[in-house]
Amino acid sequence: MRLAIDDIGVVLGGRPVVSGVSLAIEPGRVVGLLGPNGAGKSTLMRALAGQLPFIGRMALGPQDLATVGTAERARLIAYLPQTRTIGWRLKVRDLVALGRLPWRPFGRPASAGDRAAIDRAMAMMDVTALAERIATELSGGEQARVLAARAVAQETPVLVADEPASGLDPAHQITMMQALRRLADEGRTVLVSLHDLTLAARWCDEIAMLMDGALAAAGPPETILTDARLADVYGVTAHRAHDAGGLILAPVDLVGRDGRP
Ligand SMILES: Nc1ncnc2c1ncn2[C@@H]1O[C@H](COP(=O)(O)OP(=O)(O)OP(=O)(O)O)[C@@H](O)[C@H]1O
Repeated sequence: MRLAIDDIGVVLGGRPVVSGVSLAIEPGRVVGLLGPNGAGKSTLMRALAGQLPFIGRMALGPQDLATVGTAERARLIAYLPQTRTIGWRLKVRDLVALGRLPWRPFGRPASAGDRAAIDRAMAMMDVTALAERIATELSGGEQARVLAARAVAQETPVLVADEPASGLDPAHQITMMQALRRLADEGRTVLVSLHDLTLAARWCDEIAMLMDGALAAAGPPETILTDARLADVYGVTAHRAHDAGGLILAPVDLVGRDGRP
């Protein structure tokens, strides 16, 4: 489903934290939400997930999200928050199974379809081997993957993931991006915030660059992640290379220290 974010504004603590952001994401696309700390990425995502009041309009296909109730929203949008807190001493499989709750009436046992979705989500996030472990006893990165599996198990048309790769080892960062890519290839709409420029450049179809709560630029990675923009938005210089998989971008210094760019 096409996600249309139109002229969105969010005020927090009396301050406009996001203002005038418009963005459209087509099904099948992975859009990377980038920008410095405090740019408003999480705020925009939380508004999208129905956790913050906003002005403007958000629509999923023909549906205005303002008119969608909590239960229906959970069947449309899965949201993976930046803060990875597991509150309950549940087994990993039982925690991932919570992702199926929007789809089944309270108290009804998991169906074969639910179990297949749970198995698939755990495999995609490489947590199958952890299924019987207590989730709160896992490492930080393992817990992050379990929470991501819960969001994937929700099988919503839209996935909103706030820094899902942070804290993951290199292999699991790639696993995570492959999973997002696969979900998009299946027709889902994916919005993912990232700080890793190479992951963003290689795995996202488009980059939306936020700065001070506003959209500074949006478009294909190659046109957005220019030296000038990285200097302007992040204040960094970056080493740039290409291979068959696309662009490789490694931040190397703060702008000015070596006289570049
Ligand atoms: N409850 C709040 N009250 C007031 N200001 C807030 C509140 N929550 C967040 N902010 C401010 O909103 C701005 C945007 O925060 P947000 O978490 O959306 O940034 P971000 O782009 O996700 O950053 P990061 O990369 O660090 O995760 C920040 O300046 C932050 O201080």
